[in-house]
This record gives sequence, structure tokens and C-alpha cells, in this order.
Amino acid sequence: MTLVRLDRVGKSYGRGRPVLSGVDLEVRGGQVTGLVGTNGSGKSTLLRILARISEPTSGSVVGTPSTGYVPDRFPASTRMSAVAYLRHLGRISGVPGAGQRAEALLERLALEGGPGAPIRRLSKGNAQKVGLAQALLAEPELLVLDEPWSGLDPAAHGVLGELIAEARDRGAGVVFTAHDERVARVHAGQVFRLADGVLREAADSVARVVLCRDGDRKELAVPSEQVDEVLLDALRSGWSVREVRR
Ligand SMILES: Nc1ncnc2c1ncn2[C@@H]1O[C@H](COP(=O)(O)OP(=O)(O)OP(=O)(O)O)[C@@H](O)[C@H]1O
Repeated sequence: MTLVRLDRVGKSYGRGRPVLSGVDLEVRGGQVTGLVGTNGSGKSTLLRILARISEPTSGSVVGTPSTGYVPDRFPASTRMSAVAYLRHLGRISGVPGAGQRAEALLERLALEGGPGAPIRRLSKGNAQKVGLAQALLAEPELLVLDEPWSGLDPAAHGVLGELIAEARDRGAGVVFTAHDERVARVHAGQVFRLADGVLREAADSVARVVLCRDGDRKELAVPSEQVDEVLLDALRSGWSVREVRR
């Protein structure tokens, strides 16, 4: 089911060159979409339009799913504790059992200081965890995550991957941005690259490499320009190359 669709979406700030020009994107339930692109290519702009926080200058956005949005930097300014803040948000938006759910999410993400930690004193990565818990609290139909991995430690990386997969499995649509295309490939069923205001499928920029060693087999998604380097490292470590799919 299509949750939201961008039709020929354009966005300009002031009189400068448009940041987005003619972007088409369909987000379906049960689908994870990754967006990659260089700094300033317009990824956050596109996510804000998807989350209906910002309006496009041209084109249209069709669909109004319930949405959880995590900005690239969570504004952690309140004196409240993480759990009290989330419980409060849950109460005003009518989420049943918000307190318990918030506590469970914060514990799962291993918030430093626990669910009772005051938000204002949190580090960037820990504040990001509160932002994630907030977005997930009401189990929205659409989850929009702006660079959700930035600032997270490896354990939280793993939990975030699980949370994205769980959202997908309950039928939510997930759209995230990432700087590392390999990270995007691991978590998304489809990956698009934003460049010069245009969105294109990034599928052909990644190769699948299948390696074998002593009965073990592993399959890697490798950016095309790094294939030679990865193969060389693998051969040096005693792996044999079974297949390279470009
Ligand atoms: N509110 C704004 N007013 C004016 N220009 C803006 C505004 N927001 C973004 N821009 C400009 O739009 C362009 C795209 O910014 P955006 O934040 O969407 O890129 P991004 O791909 O998310 O970048 P990064 O990877 O660095 O987070 C940049 O040139 C930025 O300066």
C-alpha cells in the first residue's frame, strides 16, 4: 500500500539554485528506503517534505500517514527526564501505555543514566536515542529518520537496525538517510542517491561479492569503486572469490 508519494517535487530556498528538482518517490508500507548523497545534496530537505514539516515549492505530496520523524540533531533542551518527556508527549497525542513503551525503548537503546536521565544533560548520541524513542512511541505508519546512525555507539547501531526491521515487519514504511551507502544497503530494500536535485536508484553503484573459506560463505555489498580493494584484502586473508555481481 502506498503511504505517501512525491510527484515532481521541487524545493528552492530563496533565489538560489533549487535544492530539489522534479523528485518522484513512492513510499510503501513494509518497505525500507535509504537515501544517500553528499553534504548539502538535499537529503534533510527531502525528509522534511516527506514528514510534512516543510512544503515543496513545486510538485505535490500525496498521502497523510501518521508519521514519526527524527531530525538529524534532536533538540534536547528540556529539563524533564527522558521518560517523563515521552510520557507527556504520549499523553497529549493519546498514545495508550506511552510511559511503559517509552521506558522499554529507552532501556533497549541503553540510554546512558537510564530512562530517568534528564534530557538537557544528554550527549548527542543519547539525545538521538530519545528522538528515536519519540518517533517510535505511537508506532507510526511512516518512520522518517535523518541520519539516525550518526552519534550512536555500535550496540545502539544494532538495536536501531532491529527497530527498523520490526517497524517494516509490522507494515510501516521507513525512509532514512545515511552517509555510508553500505549501511544503507544493509537496512534498506531500496537505496536512492540524491545529486543535483535529482533522485536516482543507487543500485548499480554497489556490487555483491561472494567469498568462501573453509566451508564458510559470506556475501558482501561493496561500493563498486572499492571492489578491487575488498577482493585483495579477502584473498590475503585466505578467502576465495566465488562471485562478483556488479
Ligand atoms: N532553511 C534553509 N534555508 C536556506 N537554505 C537551506 C535551508 N535548509 C537547507 N538549506 C540549503 O539546502 C541545501 C541542502 O541542505 P540539506 O540539509 O537538505 O542537505 P543534506 O543532504 O541533508 O546535507 P547533510 O548531509 O550535510 O546533512 C544546502 O545547500 C543548505 O544550505
